[in-house]
Amino acid sequence: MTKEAIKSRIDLGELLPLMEEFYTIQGEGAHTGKSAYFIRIGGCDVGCHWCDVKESWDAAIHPPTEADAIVENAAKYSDTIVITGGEPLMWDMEPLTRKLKAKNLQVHIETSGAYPLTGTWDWICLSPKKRMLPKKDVLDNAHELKVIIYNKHDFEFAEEYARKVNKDCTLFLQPEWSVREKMIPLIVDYVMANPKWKVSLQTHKYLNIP
Ligand SMILES: C[S@@+](CC[C@H](N)C(=O)[O-])C[C@H]1O[C@@H](n2cnc3c(N)ncnc32)[C@H](O)[C@@H]1O
Ligand SMILES: Nc1nc2[nH]cc(C(=O)O)c2c(=O)[nH]1
Ligand code: SF4
Ligand SMILES: [Mg+2]
Repeated sequence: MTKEAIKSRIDLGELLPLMEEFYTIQGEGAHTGKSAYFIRIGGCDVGCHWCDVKESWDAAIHPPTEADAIVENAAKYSDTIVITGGEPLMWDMEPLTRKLKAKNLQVHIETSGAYPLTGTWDWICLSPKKRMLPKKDVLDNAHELKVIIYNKHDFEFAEEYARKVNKDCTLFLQPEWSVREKMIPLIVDYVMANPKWKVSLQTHKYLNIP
């Protein structure tokens, strides 16, 4: 394929910059504890300084991979597929999710919501970021809001986005990993005082799994 052909097939979502795939346990949010196959798509320009997967940011270092091939492989592992990144909504998710749904798989996304919503999803986890705010489409369709708590101001940001998501959206506060010892007590107090929120932890890091 020529460079131009690759670029136009990436634009169509037929090829995606695949960083890694792994079968593990969903560590975070509403589906914590459920086995799932993770597909990590490269590329993100949101720039969270505490991002735990900065190797994902440069899409150019991740090989353009056929959506068909990603789906054929993923279907061998699990009925639940989590698409993450990087920021998966930088790419057209329609072909990948249509092919996953054709195999009767449950298809989940982890997203900052900073790009327009594409694809068909059974579960949308929105983790909004101050540096690039989420789009209305994602706010309207998110099943869970998962706000990362790095400092005290993040509680205000969380409340602002709790007002913006749809009324059925489950609300989670998750400590930023490097400051978890400082923030967990604040999150615990906050959730007891404001019971519409739930605690989410990155349980896979405690379990020493991917
Ligand atoms: C690596 S991101 C990829 C998906 C998408 N870009 C996003 O931010 O939602 C996956 C999840 O990990 C969270 N996350 C990333 N770094 C983290 C950290 N250091 N501590 C806690 N959560 C983190 C993100 O907020 C997001 O919910
Ligand atoms: N086990 C596990 N659960 C996760 N939930 C969201 C993750 C992500 O990086 O998107 C993640 C991850 O990287 N591993
Ligand atoms: S939006 Fe997600 S992948 Fe991008 S920098 Fe932030 S946490 Fe990392
Ligand atoms: Mg992760």
